[in-house]
Amino acid sequence: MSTEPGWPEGYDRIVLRTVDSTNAEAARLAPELGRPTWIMAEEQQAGRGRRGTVWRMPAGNLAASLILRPTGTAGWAALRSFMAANALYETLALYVDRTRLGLKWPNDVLLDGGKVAGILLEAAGSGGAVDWLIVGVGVNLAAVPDGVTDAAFPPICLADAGARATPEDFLLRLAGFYATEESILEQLGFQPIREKWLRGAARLGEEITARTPQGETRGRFRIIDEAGRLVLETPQGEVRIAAAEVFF
Ligand SMILES: O=C(O)CCCC[C@@H]1SC[C@@H]2NC(=O)N[C@@H]21
Repeated sequence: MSTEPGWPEGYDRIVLRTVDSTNAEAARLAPELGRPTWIMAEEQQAGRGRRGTVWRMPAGNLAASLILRPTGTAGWAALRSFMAANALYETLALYVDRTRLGLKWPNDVLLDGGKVAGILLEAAGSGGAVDWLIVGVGVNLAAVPDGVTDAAFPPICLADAGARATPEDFLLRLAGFYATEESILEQLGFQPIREKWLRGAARLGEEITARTPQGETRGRFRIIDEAGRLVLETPQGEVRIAAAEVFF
């Protein structure tokens, strides 16, 4: 049990020197854990990104995964990506002015228009129920990873934006903000979380493009709905999108 001042009550923490992927380690440990647990590693050798990509982590960046046993449906569990994004936004706002931050649907955090943090949700369960959920977060704190060629949202790190944070300090604050999001979901549901996410959203009300394997949809980013879907106003009418890559 972690007793560090500021660490949220009811959450445990494991700090590893090195690991393949904190998400993979979280999946291995999940069956044994009785409480929500953050797993952080100083070095991650085979970090996983969304859509099967590799997540590179130079020394001094944060790699951490939270293991949860959420109640409810898989769709309800998946709302944690917005909660993690909100918690990342609040944590980053302790270091840089929040006007420099933006949330990109569904779960990237931008700083000065570049990607500073990513979220990878992985779950296991059967019959529509979720046994455990892993919320993996990677934050470029100290350095920009090599070899990332995302021209639309090039990686950026907090240090290059003029702010310093150690992974330990950042996680302490992130875990606190995340625990607050869980309390809000439990007591008030998704609505306040959605409103908060929308306050930080990049390009709300503007034209954006959502790319899926079926093609591209361009429209005005109106809102995210009660299930976290992206709502675009297009010349053909309103379109709700459950999964896509977004471009500005
Ligand atoms: O592609 C993305 O944007 C998501 C990146 C998520 C990376 C983090 S680092 C900690 C955790 N462990 C992993 O293997 N991936 C996530």
